Amino acid sequence: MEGSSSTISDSLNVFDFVVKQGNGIKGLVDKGIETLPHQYVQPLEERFDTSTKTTTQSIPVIDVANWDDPQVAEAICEAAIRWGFFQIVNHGVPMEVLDQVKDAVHRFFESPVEEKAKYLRMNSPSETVCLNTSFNPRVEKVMEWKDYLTMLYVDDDKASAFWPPACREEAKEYMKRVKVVIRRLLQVLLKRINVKDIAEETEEYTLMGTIRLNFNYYPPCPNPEITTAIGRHSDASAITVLLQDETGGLYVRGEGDSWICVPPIDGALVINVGDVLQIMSNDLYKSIEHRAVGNRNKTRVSIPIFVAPGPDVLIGPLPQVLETGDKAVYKQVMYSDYLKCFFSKPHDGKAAMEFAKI
Ligand SMILES: O=C(O)CCC(=O)C(=O)O
Ligand SMILES: [Fe+2]
Repeated sequence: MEGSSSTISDSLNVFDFVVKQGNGIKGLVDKGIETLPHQYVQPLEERFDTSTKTTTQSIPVIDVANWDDPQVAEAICEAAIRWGFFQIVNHGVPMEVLDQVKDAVHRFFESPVEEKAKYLRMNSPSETVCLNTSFNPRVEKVMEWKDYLTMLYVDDDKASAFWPPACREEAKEYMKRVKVVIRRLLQVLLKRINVKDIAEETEEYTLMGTIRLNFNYYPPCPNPEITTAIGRHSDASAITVLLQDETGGLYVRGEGDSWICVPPIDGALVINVGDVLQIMSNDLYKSIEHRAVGNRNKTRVSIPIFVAPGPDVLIGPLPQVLETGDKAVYKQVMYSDYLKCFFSKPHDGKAAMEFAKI
């Protein structure tokens, strides 16, 4: 500890230290900070009291050991329609691969600052890899208690060339294994809306043209009840596959202003529908708001893979969905424009979807 916490945050320009110099929240915590800097204090209406706002409901846990079983497909589609979120077990990604990629997140973030600084936007060897903090600090009034490394997956060669050595082999292996699961999930979800085959090149680009792997690192937080680890948002993806560690902290919106805990299950993957699949299915599948709270005592890591269209894909309700005569709720928008809108504001629930509404 270097003196009292108020001295530390008063004497530091927190924004410069955390964002511009790239020390992240990890850097603040390593300095022994004990109270939350004002930059992280959420307004009253955004604070999340887990003791009063949560329900006893839970999202489905689906055993996918037999993908070809029609009941498995039915359970997946029903969960995507009703909850927008579910967990899968027996998905085929080996436990060692899951454990190793979680360890790799710690290894990267716990490596020397000079090593990590190589991946700050101004230094990164490739614009596909970037070390960041909060969500988008340059547009946020209040920052989120999170550091993250984002890695666009183009192919194995680019991953080998640009991803950080501290984590790249584990990240590549995890990506390889999860891609099989992603294809399965999309096949099942698309079949229900009469899209027969995503193996075809163009349709693969339509839904899997951008695959992004994030390493979320949430250091211990002095006052988790007045800040947020990640604010209310839905994902700008088609689907997201999330691996979380054993700490817990993820909540999904239930009815009204209630929130449902997504408990960590060893070996499970959390799957959620993103905005793109809600748009393409014309509101059949739901991209549900979610948020994460920090932990006072320990670091939490989570690893989302965002599966999304290629940047120049036009997203809108699919013709197969409108064949039934339903009226389109969304117009066609270019995916890169959707993303621009998503990243131009702080996390704000489902506000970005207004951009695509008719
Ligand atoms: O950390 C979590 O549990 C959620 C992360 C998340 O929602 C995201 O990165 O979009
Ligand atoms: Fe998310």
